[in-house]
Amino acid sequence: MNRIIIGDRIVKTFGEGDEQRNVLNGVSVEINEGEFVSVMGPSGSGKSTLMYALSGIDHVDDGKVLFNGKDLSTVTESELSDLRRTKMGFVFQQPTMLKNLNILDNIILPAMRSNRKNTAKIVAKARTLMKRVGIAELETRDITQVSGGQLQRAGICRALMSSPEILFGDEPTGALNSQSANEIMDIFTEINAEGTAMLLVTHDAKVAARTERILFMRDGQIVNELRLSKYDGLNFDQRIQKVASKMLEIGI
Ligand SMILES: Nc1ncnc2c1ncn2[C@@H]1O[C@H](COP(=O)(O)OP(=O)(O)OP(=O)(O)O)[C@@H](O)[C@H]1O
Repeated sequence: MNRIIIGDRIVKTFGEGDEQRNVLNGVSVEINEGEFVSVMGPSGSGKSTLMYALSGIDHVDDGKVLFNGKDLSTVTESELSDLRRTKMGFVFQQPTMLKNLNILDNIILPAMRSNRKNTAKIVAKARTLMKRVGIAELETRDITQVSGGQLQRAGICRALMSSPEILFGDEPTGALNSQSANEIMDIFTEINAEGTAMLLVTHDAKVAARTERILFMRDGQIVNELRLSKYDGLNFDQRIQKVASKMLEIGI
């Protein structure tokens, strides 16, 4: 199976002098094409920092990150931003959208910035995605006139406009009620089933239980990993139980 991302002994340090500390302590991790992976761990254990390092948002201080075989430390800023724009999608806890644009315009904005000539195609793609995630009727709404779950769906559409190879989610369901969170996870599961790899940072065992590999972090290291194959025949409650017992076992 092809690796999309290889993180090799990544070290990330913040602060200076006496205040300096390693937030990532030589983390090695591989993400395969089409894999559905989550990262769990206590607050401050380095989950988001790892996600930013693997996606090239942040530079690493030691070790390296390869994306499709390319060492991210050797590419220029503009190549890096092209890579992020075309191969990666990002969904955050609260989607950042522009207040003066409606939902559709917010979704198409990044695609329009890089390809103004294809407006009709871009709008058609956005509409297909909006229909798919259940917000087709909201395209002319202001971003303040939709619910948190609907706004997150719009954020997902925006992230999928470039048909990324991997979607990164930093607590993508963290601000949602459990029903909306479930619906967003249904959408992620479908997108993943169609081949997009997924790396989600989460505190929620129910979210992690939907993924197929869970990385557990503590103090800037991956201290354990749990595989939940769909072929194990476990039902959802049993999957959650497995995640919860693992958390208990490693004390996080
Ligand atoms: N830009 C930064 N400058 C200084 N310290 C930082 C910076 N970003 C993160 N940190 C510190 O690095 C540590 C790990 O942060 P990170 O956000 O990766 O943790 P996390 O596991 O995602 O936590 P949470 O679950 O609370 O979001 C924390 O102690 C945080 O304060």
